[in-house]
Amino acid sequence: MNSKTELAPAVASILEAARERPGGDAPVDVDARSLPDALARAEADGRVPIIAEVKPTSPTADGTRSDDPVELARAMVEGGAAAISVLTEPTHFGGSSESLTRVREAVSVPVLRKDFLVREDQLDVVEADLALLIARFVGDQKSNDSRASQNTSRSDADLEELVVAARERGFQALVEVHDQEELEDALAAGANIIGVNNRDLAKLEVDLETFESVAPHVPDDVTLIAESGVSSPDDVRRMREAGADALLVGSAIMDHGAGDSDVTENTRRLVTATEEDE
Ligand SMILES: O=P(O)(O)OC[C@@H](O)[C@@H](O)c1c[nH]c2ccccc12
Repeated sequence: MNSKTELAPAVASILEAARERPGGDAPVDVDARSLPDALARAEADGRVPIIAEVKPTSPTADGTRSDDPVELARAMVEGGAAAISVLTEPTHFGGSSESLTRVREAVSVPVLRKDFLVREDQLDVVEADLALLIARFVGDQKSNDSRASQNTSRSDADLEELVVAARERGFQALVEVHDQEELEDALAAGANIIGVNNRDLAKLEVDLETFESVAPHVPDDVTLIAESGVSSPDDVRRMREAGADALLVGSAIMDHGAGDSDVTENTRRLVTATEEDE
């Protein structure tokens, strides 16, 4: 773990569950749809590049949406989403690998697998165009984890190993960071698509200043994504001004509290938040 601060109990339990989850039997071989190309297509048509997230629930959501993930993803694409993110974490986010496979068959935009991956074989559970790797959850755990030292075949990989393993399988790797130290780790691991998570995994609180403070340190050739806490067109403009090439948005589009909220409209509202509207 890179950071000195403790994780929120919900996050510690997510991570514990993730480490117990099995991997796949053999390496997958993905023919990935390019995220940078999809973002460029959105820009070319005047759409703000939004990666809309199918997230049935989360530890911070007000409720659960049980709509068909395929219908949700189609509605997001209809609203102009440049790409889709699908949670595959089952115990805390209501996700599944099957949902991701079905969504990827149903839409033509790139699909991100949103999960808490700590070992290489966990990449082999399901094909996706991108795999999320969270810098904070991978790294120097081998040295301080007794389970890992007892059974080296199941020990956690470090970030660079996972980035390489993801690319070998054809995935694009989206490396998530929360501060400048993690950004340095992501760059050292060779990441070229980086997400800055505005949600602090220690406190589960969101602060859009997180993106604003990390973004200036990101090299220009990196595809930079602002993640979490974007709920209004103003938030979209704020993140774009701070340098976001794309925004990853879940809760504001899923609108968990209002079960039948219109996902297409929720997406369109953010996709059309261009600077000229101000
Ligand atoms: O619902 P929000 O605040 O729009 O956030 C979406 C996404 O950034 C968030 O779901 C997320 C960011 N990193 C994660 C890692 C695991 C699970 C979920 C996440």
